[in-house]
Amino acid sequence: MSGKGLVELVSVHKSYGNRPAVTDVNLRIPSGAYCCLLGPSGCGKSTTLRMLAGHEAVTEGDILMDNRNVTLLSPTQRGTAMMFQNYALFPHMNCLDNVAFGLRIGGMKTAERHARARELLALVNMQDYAQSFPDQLSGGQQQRVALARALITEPDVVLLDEPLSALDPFLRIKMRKELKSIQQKLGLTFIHVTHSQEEAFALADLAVVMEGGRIQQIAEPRELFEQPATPFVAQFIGGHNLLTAQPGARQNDQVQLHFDPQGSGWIDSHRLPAGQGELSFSVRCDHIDLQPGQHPAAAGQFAVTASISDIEFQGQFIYVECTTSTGNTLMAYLPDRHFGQLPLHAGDLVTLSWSAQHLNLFQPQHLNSTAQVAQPAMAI
Ligand SMILES: Nc1ncnc2c1ncn2[C@@H]1O[C@H](COP(=O)(O)OP(=O)(O)OP(=O)(O)O)[C@@H](O)[C@H]1O
Repeated sequence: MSGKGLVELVSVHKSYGNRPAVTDVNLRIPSGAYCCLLGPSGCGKSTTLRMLAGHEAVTEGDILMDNRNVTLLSPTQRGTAMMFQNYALFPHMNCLDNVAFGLRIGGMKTAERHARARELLALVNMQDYAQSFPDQLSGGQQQRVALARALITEPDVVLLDEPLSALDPFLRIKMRKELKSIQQKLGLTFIHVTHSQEEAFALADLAVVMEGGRIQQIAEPRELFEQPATPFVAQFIGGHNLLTAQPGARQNDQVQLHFDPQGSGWIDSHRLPAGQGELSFSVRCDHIDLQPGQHPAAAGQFAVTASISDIEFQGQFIYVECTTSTGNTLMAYLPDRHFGQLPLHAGDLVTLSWSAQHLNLFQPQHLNSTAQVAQPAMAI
Protein backbone atom coordinates (compact mmCIF):
# COMPACT_ATOMS: atom_id res chain seq x y z
CA MET A 1 0.00 0.00 0.00
CA SER A 2 1.38 3.39 -0.92
CA GLY A 3 -0.87 5.21 1.59
CA LYS A 4 -0.94 8.02 -0.96
CA GLY A 5 -3.29 8.89 -3.77
CA LEU A 6 -5.92 11.09 -2.08
CA VAL A 7 -7.50 13.06 -4.94
CA GLU A 8 -9.70 16.15 -4.55
CA LEU A 9 -11.45 18.32 -7.10
CA VAL A 10 -12.60 21.65 -5.69
CA SER A 11 -15.20 23.65 -7.64
CA VAL A 12 -13.67 22.55 -10.93
CA HIS A 13 -15.04 24.06 -14.14
CA LYS A 14 -13.96 23.50 -17.71
CA SER A 15 -15.18 25.42 -20.75
CA TYR A 16 -14.24 25.07 -24.39
CA GLY A 17 -14.64 28.63 -25.68
CA ASN A 18 -17.84 29.70 -23.97
CA ARG A 19 -19.32 26.18 -23.91
CA PRO A 20 -19.13 24.54 -20.49
CA ALA A 21 -18.00 20.88 -20.53
CA VAL A 22 -17.62 20.38 -16.75
CA THR A 23 -19.41 22.52 -14.16
CA ASP A 24 -18.78 22.89 -10.44
CA VAL A 25 -17.30 19.45 -9.80
CA ASN A 26 -16.50 18.78 -6.14
CA LEU A 27 -15.19 15.31 -5.44
CA ARG A 28 -12.96 13.61 -2.87
CA ILE A 29 -11.53 10.22 -3.78
CA PRO A 30 -9.87 8.53 -0.81
CA SER A 31 -6.41 7.00 -1.06
CA GLY A 32 -6.54 3.45 -2.42
CA ALA A 33 -10.14 3.72 -3.69
CA TYR A 34 -11.39 2.33 -6.98
CA CYS A 35 -13.48 5.19 -8.34
CA CYS A 36 -15.57 4.96 -11.51
CA LEU A 37 -16.71 8.08 -13.37
CA LEU A 38 -19.92 6.98 -15.00
CA GLY A 39 -22.30 8.64 -17.43
CA PRO A 40 -23.57 8.89 -20.99
CA SER A 41 -21.53 10.14 -23.93
CA GLY A 42 -20.66 13.83 -23.61
CA CYS A 43 -21.34 14.08 -19.84
CA GLY A 44 -17.81 15.33 -19.13
CA LYS A 45 -16.19 12.22 -17.60
CA SER A 46 -13.20 12.07 -20.01
CA THR A 47 -12.62 15.81 -19.68
CA THR A 48 -12.55 15.37 -15.89
CA LEU A 49 -10.04 12.51 -16.23
CA ARG A 50 -7.87 14.50 -18.61
CA MET A 51 -7.84 17.45 -16.18
CA LEU A 52 -6.70 15.05 -13.43
CA ALA A 53 -3.93 13.77 -15.72
CA GLY A 54 -2.83 17.31 -16.62
CA HIS A 55 -3.64 16.78 -20.30
CA GLU A 56 -6.34 19.43 -20.19
CA ALA A 57 -6.15 22.82 -18.45
CA VAL A 58 -8.68 23.61 -15.70
CA THR A 59 -10.71 26.75 -16.44
CA GLU A 60 -11.58 27.40 -12.78
CA GLY A 61 -11.08 25.55 -9.49
CA ASP A 62 -8.35 23.34 -8.04
CA ILE A 63 -7.10 19.78 -8.20
CA LEU A 64 -5.34 18.49 -5.10
CA MET A 65 -3.38 15.28 -4.74
CA ASP A 66 -2.34 14.33 -1.21
CA ASN A 67 -3.16 17.92 -0.20
CA ARG A 68 -0.75 19.28 -2.83
CA ASN A 69 -2.26 21.68 -5.36
CA VAL A 70 -1.35 20.14 -8.74
CA THR A 71 -3.68 22.26 -10.89
CA LEU A 72 -0.86 23.93 -12.79
CA LEU A 73 1.64 21.04 -12.74
CA SER A 74 2.62 19.03 -15.82
CA PRO A 75 1.44 15.39 -16.15
CA THR A 76 4.82 13.99 -15.05
CA GLN A 77 4.89 16.11 -11.88
CA ARG A 78 1.55 14.82 -10.53
CA GLY A 79 2.20 11.20 -9.55
CA THR A 80 -0.45 9.98 -11.99
CA ALA A 81 -0.25 7.56 -14.91
CA MET A 82 -2.81 7.28 -17.66
CA MET A 83 -3.99 4.19 -19.49
CA PHE A 84 -5.79 4.96 -22.73
CA GLN A 85 -8.78 3.32 -24.40
CA ASN A 86 -6.72 2.05 -27.37
CA TYR A 87 -3.74 1.23 -25.07
CA ALA A 88 -1.43 3.45 -27.23
CA LEU A 89 1.40 0.89 -27.29
CA PHE A 90 4.34 1.66 -29.60
CA PRO A 91 3.96 -0.76 -32.53
CA HIS A 92 7.71 -0.90 -33.32
CA MET A 93 8.73 -1.82 -29.75
CA ASN A 94 8.42 -5.21 -28.10
CA CYS A 95 6.50 -5.56 -24.82
CA LEU A 96 9.62 -5.22 -22.68
CA ASP A 97 10.60 -1.93 -24.31
CA ASN A 98 7.03 -0.65 -24.29
CA VAL A 99 6.82 -1.20 -20.54
CA ALA A 100 10.34 0.10 -19.85
CA PHE A 101 9.72 3.24 -21.92
CA GLY A 102 8.48 5.38 -19.02
CA LEU A 103 11.81 4.93 -17.21
CA ARG A 104 13.88 6.26 -20.13
CA ILE A 105 12.98 9.80 -19.20
CA GLY A 106 14.52 9.25 -15.77
CA GLY A 107 17.81 8.24 -17.44
CA MET A 108 17.90 4.79 -15.83
CA LYS A 109 20.33 2.25 -17.39
CA THR A 110 18.88 -0.28 -19.85
CA ALA A 111 19.58 -3.39 -17.72
CA GLU A 112 17.87 -1.82 -14.70
CA ARG A 113 14.91 -0.64 -16.77
CA HIS A 114 14.46 -4.07 -18.28
CA ALA A 115 14.67 -5.79 -14.89
CA ARG A 116 11.91 -3.51 -13.57
CA ALA A 117 9.84 -3.98 -16.75
CA ARG A 118 10.13 -7.78 -16.33
CA GLU A 119 8.78 -7.49 -12.77
CA LEU A 120 5.77 -5.56 -14.05
CA LEU A 121 5.15 -7.94 -16.95
CA ALA A 122 5.11 -10.73 -14.35
CA LEU A 123 2.63 -8.75 -12.24
CA VAL A 124 0.20 -8.65 -15.16
CA ASN A 125 0.97 -12.26 -16.14
CA MET A 126 2.73 -11.34 -19.40
CA GLN A 127 6.30 -12.45 -18.56
CA ASP A 128 6.31 -14.92 -21.47
CA TYR A 129 5.60 -12.17 -24.00
CA ALA A 130 8.52 -9.82 -23.30
CA GLN A 131 9.87 -10.14 -26.86
CA SER A 132 6.46 -10.03 -28.60
CA PHE A 133 5.26 -6.98 -30.50
CA PRO A 134 1.82 -5.40 -29.91
CA ASP A 135 0.34 -6.72 -33.17
CA GLN A 136 1.15 -10.28 -32.03
CA LEU A 137 -1.03 -9.88 -28.92
CA SER A 138 -4.77 -10.23 -28.26
CA GLY A 139 -6.76 -7.24 -26.99
CA GLY A 140 -6.63 -8.50 -23.40
CA GLN A 141 -2.86 -9.05 -23.59
CA GLN A 142 -2.32 -5.56 -25.02
CA GLN A 143 -4.36 -4.20 -22.17
CA ARG A 144 -2.18 -5.97 -19.60
CA VAL A 145 0.97 -4.57 -21.21
CA ALA A 146 -0.55 -1.08 -21.24
CA LEU A 147 -1.32 -1.43 -17.53
CA ALA A 148 2.25 -2.58 -16.80
CA ARG A 149 3.50 0.43 -18.76
CA ALA A 150 1.32 2.78 -16.72
CA LEU A 151 2.48 1.23 -13.43
CA ILE A 152 6.23 1.35 -14.10
CA THR A 153 6.58 4.98 -13.08
CA GLU A 154 5.19 4.01 -9.63
CA PRO A 155 2.19 6.35 -9.75
CA ASP A 156 -0.02 6.98 -6.72
CA VAL A 157 -3.05 7.40 -8.99
CA VAL A 158 -3.84 5.41 -12.13
CA LEU A 159 -6.24 7.02 -14.59
CA LEU A 160 -8.06 4.69 -16.99
CA ASP A 161 -10.10 5.98 -19.92
CA GLU A 162 -12.66 3.32 -21.00
CA PRO A 163 -9.97 0.61 -20.59
CA LEU A 164 -12.28 -2.33 -21.31
CA SER A 165 -14.34 -0.96 -24.17
CA ALA A 166 -12.25 -2.54 -26.97
CA LEU A 167 -12.66 -6.07 -25.55
CA ASP A 168 -15.35 -8.64 -26.28
CA PRO A 169 -17.92 -9.17 -23.49
CA PHE A 170 -16.30 -12.35 -22.11
CA LEU A 171 -12.80 -10.86 -21.97
CA ARG A 172 -14.19 -7.63 -20.53
CA ILE A 173 -15.43 -9.47 -17.46
CA LYS A 174 -12.15 -11.39 -17.08
CA MET A 175 -10.04 -8.24 -17.44
CA ARG A 176 -12.11 -6.19 -15.04
CA LYS A 177 -11.47 -8.84 -12.37
CA GLU A 178 -7.75 -8.58 -13.11
CA LEU A 179 -7.82 -4.77 -12.93
CA LYS A 180 -9.53 -4.88 -9.54
CA SER A 181 -7.17 -7.54 -8.23
CA ILE A 182 -4.06 -5.57 -9.28
CA GLN A 183 -5.51 -2.38 -7.83
CA GLN A 184 -6.16 -4.11 -4.51
CA LYS A 185 -2.77 -5.80 -4.47
CA LEU A 186 -0.93 -2.50 -5.04
CA GLY A 187 -3.32 -0.38 -2.94
CA LEU A 188 -3.28 2.41 -5.55
CA THR A 189 -6.07 4.85 -6.32
CA PHE A 190 -7.69 3.92 -9.64
CA ILE A 191 -9.98 6.38 -11.43
CA HIS A 192 -11.77 4.64 -14.28
CA VAL A 193 -14.04 6.27 -16.85
CA THR A 194 -16.87 4.14 -18.20
CA HIS A 195 -20.34 4.50 -19.67
CA SER A 196 -21.29 1.04 -18.39
CA GLN A 197 -23.16 0.89 -15.09
CA GLU A 198 -22.48 -2.83 -14.91
CA GLU A 199 -18.73 -2.19 -15.06
CA ALA A 200 -18.96 0.54 -12.44
CA PHE A 201 -21.04 -1.67 -10.13
CA ALA A 202 -18.54 -4.53 -10.43
CA LEU A 203 -15.43 -2.41 -9.86
CA ALA A 204 -16.13 0.73 -7.90
CA ASP A 205 -15.77 1.46 -4.21
CA LEU A 206 -17.05 4.87 -5.21
CA ALA A 207 -19.19 5.57 -8.27
CA VAL A 208 -19.67 9.11 -9.59
CA VAL A 209 -22.58 9.61 -11.99
CA MET A 210 -22.24 12.63 -14.28
CA GLU A 211 -24.70 14.26 -16.64
CA GLY A 212 -24.42 17.48 -18.63
CA GLY A 213 -21.01 18.24 -17.08
CA ARG A 214 -22.30 18.02 -13.51
CA ILE A 215 -22.13 15.37 -10.83
CA GLN A 216 -25.54 13.85 -10.17
CA GLN A 217 -24.57 11.45 -7.39
CA ILE A 218 -21.48 10.16 -5.56
CA ALA A 219 -22.08 6.86 -3.77
CA GLU A 220 -21.10 3.25 -3.33
CA PRO A 221 -22.68 1.15 -6.10
CA ARG A 222 -25.21 -0.49 -3.77
CA GLU A 223 -26.45 2.87 -2.52
CA LEU A 224 -26.60 4.16 -6.08
CA PHE A 225 -28.88 1.30 -7.04
CA GLU A 226 -31.01 1.34 -3.89
CA GLN A 227 -31.31 5.10 -3.52
CA PRO A 228 -30.71 6.90 -6.81
CA ALA A 229 -30.64 10.60 -5.91
CA THR A 230 -32.21 11.94 -9.09
CA PRO A 231 -34.57 10.73 -11.81
CA PHE A 232 -31.61 10.84 -14.20
CA VAL A 233 -29.56 8.44 -12.07
CA ALA A 234 -32.54 6.06 -11.69
CA GLN A 235 -33.06 6.06 -15.42
CA PHE A 236 -29.38 5.81 -16.36
CA ILE A 237 -28.56 2.84 -14.14
CA GLY A 238 -31.72 1.08 -15.34
CA GLY A 239 -34.12 -1.29 -13.61
CA HIS A 240 -36.17 1.52 -12.03
CA ASN A 241 -39.65 2.95 -12.62
CA LEU A 242 -40.11 6.70 -12.27
CA LEU A 243 -43.37 7.81 -10.67
CA THR A 244 -45.19 10.90 -9.50
CA ALA A 245 -48.02 11.06 -6.95
CA GLN A 246 -50.23 13.56 -5.11
CA PRO A 247 -50.40 13.50 -1.29
CA GLY A 248 -53.98 13.12 0.01
CA ALA A 249 -55.63 12.17 3.34
CA ARG A 250 -53.67 11.92 6.63
CA GLN A 251 -54.26 9.20 9.21
CA ASN A 252 -52.23 8.83 12.38
CA ASP A 253 -48.67 9.27 11.17
CA GLN A 254 -49.36 8.33 7.58
CA VAL A 255 -50.20 10.17 4.34
CA GLN A 256 -52.09 8.61 1.48
CA LEU A 257 -50.49 9.02 -1.94
CA HIS A 258 -52.63 8.95 -5.08
CA PHE A 259 -51.38 7.81 -8.43
CA ASP A 260 -53.46 8.81 -11.39
CA PRO A 261 -55.73 7.08 -12.35
CA GLN A 262 -56.15 4.02 -10.13
CA GLY A 263 -53.41 3.63 -7.61
CA SER A 264 -52.69 4.51 -4.01
CA GLY A 265 -50.89 3.59 -0.80
CA TRP A 266 -49.86 5.04 2.55
CA ILE A 267 -46.44 6.37 3.49
CA ASP A 268 -44.98 7.57 6.82
CA SER A 269 -45.43 11.34 6.94
CA HIS A 270 -41.86 11.94 8.17
CA ARG A 271 -40.59 10.69 4.82
CA LEU A 272 -42.34 13.49 2.93
CA PRO A 273 -40.82 16.94 2.47
CA ALA A 274 -42.89 19.72 4.10
CA GLY A 275 -45.25 21.76 1.96
CA GLN A 276 -44.65 19.63 -1.09
CA GLY A 277 -47.31 19.27 -3.81
CA GLU A 278 -46.57 16.62 -6.39
CA LEU A 279 -43.96 14.06 -5.29
CA SER A 280 -41.48 12.15 -7.41
CA PHE A 281 -40.24 8.65 -6.64
CA SER A 282 -38.53 5.68 -8.13
CA VAL A 283 -39.23 2.03 -7.43
CA ARG A 284 -37.05 -0.85 -8.54
CA CYS A 285 -38.54 -3.16 -11.18
CA ASP A 286 -37.53 -6.20 -9.11
CA HIS A 287 -39.42 -4.83 -6.09
CA ILE A 288 -42.76 -4.94 -7.91
CA ASP A 289 -45.20 -7.82 -7.51
CA LEU A 290 -47.93 -8.69 -9.97
CA GLN A 291 -51.36 -10.20 -9.35
CA PRO A 292 -54.03 -10.91 -11.95
CA GLY A 293 -57.12 -8.69 -11.60
CA GLN A 294 -57.81 -5.48 -9.73
CA HIS A 295 -57.05 -5.27 -5.99
CA PRO A 296 -56.84 -2.45 -3.42
CA ALA A 297 -53.48 -1.77 -1.77
CA ALA A 298 -52.80 -3.99 1.26
CA ALA A 299 -51.49 -2.38 4.47
CA GLY A 300 -47.95 -1.02 3.96
CA GLN A 301 -48.23 -1.51 0.20
CA PHE A 302 -48.79 0.61 -2.89
CA ALA A 303 -50.94 -0.71 -5.70
CA VAL A 304 -51.62 0.41 -9.27
CA THR A 305 -53.88 -1.15 -11.89
CA ALA A 306 -52.65 -1.57 -15.46
CA SER A 307 -52.81 -3.97 -18.37
CA ILE A 308 -49.91 -6.09 -19.61
CA SER A 309 -48.49 -4.70 -22.84
CA ASP A 310 -45.43 -6.95 -23.24
CA ILE A 311 -43.80 -10.02 -21.72
CA GLU A 312 -40.18 -10.94 -22.44
CA PHE A 313 -38.16 -13.90 -21.25
CA GLN A 314 -34.78 -12.56 -20.00
CA GLY A 315 -33.22 -15.72 -18.61
CA GLN A 316 -33.10 -15.22 -14.84
CA PHE A 317 -36.26 -13.14 -14.77
CA ILE A 318 -39.33 -12.29 -16.83
CA TYR A 319 -39.72 -8.69 -17.92
CA VAL A 320 -43.35 -7.60 -17.79
CA GLU A 321 -44.30 -4.22 -19.20
CA CYS A 322 -47.67 -2.78 -18.18
CA THR A 323 -49.57 0.24 -19.43
CA THR A 324 -51.94 2.28 -17.29
CA SER A 325 -55.23 3.62 -18.67
CA THR A 326 -53.53 7.02 -19.14
CA GLY A 327 -50.87 5.43 -21.34
CA ASN A 328 -47.91 5.38 -18.95
CA THR A 329 -45.60 2.42 -18.60
CA LEU A 330 -44.58 0.42 -15.52
CA MET A 331 -42.00 -2.37 -15.64
CA ALA A 332 -41.65 -5.38 -13.36
CA TYR A 333 -38.96 -8.08 -13.25
CA LEU A 334 -40.57 -11.27 -11.98
CA PRO A 335 -38.51 -14.28 -10.91
CA ASP A 336 -38.93 -17.09 -13.44
CA ARG A 337 -40.40 -19.53 -10.89
CA HIS A 338 -42.93 -16.93 -9.66
CA PHE A 339 -44.04 -16.06 -13.18
CA GLY A 340 -44.54 -19.76 -14.01
CA GLN A 341 -47.21 -19.95 -11.31
CA LEU A 342 -49.21 -17.03 -12.69
CA PRO A 343 -51.53 -17.30 -15.68
CA LEU A 344 -50.44 -13.95 -17.21
CA HIS A 345 -50.78 -12.92 -20.83
CA ALA A 346 -50.50 -9.72 -22.86
CA GLY A 347 -53.73 -7.71 -22.51
CA ASP A 348 -54.55 -9.01 -18.98
CA LEU A 349 -55.60 -6.52 -16.30
CA VAL A 350 -53.19 -6.75 -13.35
CA THR A 351 -52.39 -5.06 -10.05
CA LEU A 352 -48.78 -4.02 -9.57
CA SER A 353 -47.84 -3.60 -5.93
CA TRP A 354 -44.77 -2.78 -3.87
CA SER A 355 -43.92 -2.13 -0.27
CA ALA A 356 -43.95 1.48 0.98
CA GLN A 357 -40.36 1.02 2.15
CA HIS A 358 -39.31 0.46 -1.45
CA LEU A 359 -40.44 3.88 -2.63
CA ASN A 360 -37.31 5.96 -3.21
CA LEU A 361 -38.27 9.58 -2.72
CA PHE A 362 -36.35 12.23 -4.71
CA GLN A 363 -35.55 15.27 -2.62
CA PRO A 364 -37.00 18.46 -4.17
CA GLN A 365 -33.58 20.15 -4.53
CA HIS A 366 -32.51 17.32 -6.81
CA LEU A 367 -35.52 17.75 -9.04
CA ASN A 368 -34.30 21.05 -10.45
CA SER A 369 -31.34 19.41 -12.16
CA THR A 370 -30.91 19.68 -15.92
CA ALA A 371 -31.56 15.94 -16.16
CA GLN A 372 -34.97 16.32 -14.59
CA VAL A 373 -35.94 18.94 -17.14
CA ALA A 374 -34.79 16.60 -19.92
CA GLN A 375 -36.49 13.49 -18.50
CA PRO A 376 -39.56 14.37 -16.42
CA ALA A 377 -40.75 11.74 -13.97
CA MET A 378 -43.72 9.78 -15.17
CA ALA A 379 -47.19 10.17 -13.71
CA ILE A 380 -48.99 6.87 -13.47
N1 LIG B 1 -11.34 19.39 -27.26
C1 LIG B 1 -12.61 19.75 -27.17
N2 LIG B 1 -13.06 20.88 -27.77
C2 LIG B 1 -14.33 21.28 -27.66
N3 LIG B 1 -15.28 20.61 -26.97
C3 LIG B 1 -14.91 19.47 -26.36
C4 LIG B 1 -13.56 18.98 -26.43
N4 LIG B 1 -13.48 17.83 -25.70
C5 LIG B 1 -14.73 17.63 -25.22
N5 LIG B 1 -15.58 18.60 -25.61
C6 LIG B 1 -17.01 18.70 -25.25
O1 LIG B 1 -17.12 18.62 -23.84
C7 LIG B 1 -18.22 17.84 -23.46
C8 LIG B 1 -17.75 16.69 -22.56
O2 LIG B 1 -16.95 15.82 -23.34
P1 LIG B 1 -16.25 14.52 -22.74
O3 LIG B 1 -15.36 13.95 -23.80
O4 LIG B 1 -15.62 14.84 -21.44
O5 LIG B 1 -17.49 13.58 -22.50
P2 LIG B 1 -17.53 12.03 -22.13
O6 LIG B 1 -18.54 11.89 -21.07
O7 LIG B 1 -16.16 11.54 -21.82
O8 LIG B 1 -18.05 11.40 -23.50
P3 LIG B 1 -17.61 10.04 -24.25
O9 LIG B 1 -18.12 8.91 -23.40
O10 LIG B 1 -18.33 10.15 -25.56
O11 LIG B 1 -16.12 10.05 -24.38
C9 LIG B 1 -18.89 17.39 -24.73
O12 LIG B 1 -19.97 18.26 -24.99
C10 LIG B 1 -17.82 17.54 -25.78
O13 LIG B 1 -18.37 17.80 -27.04
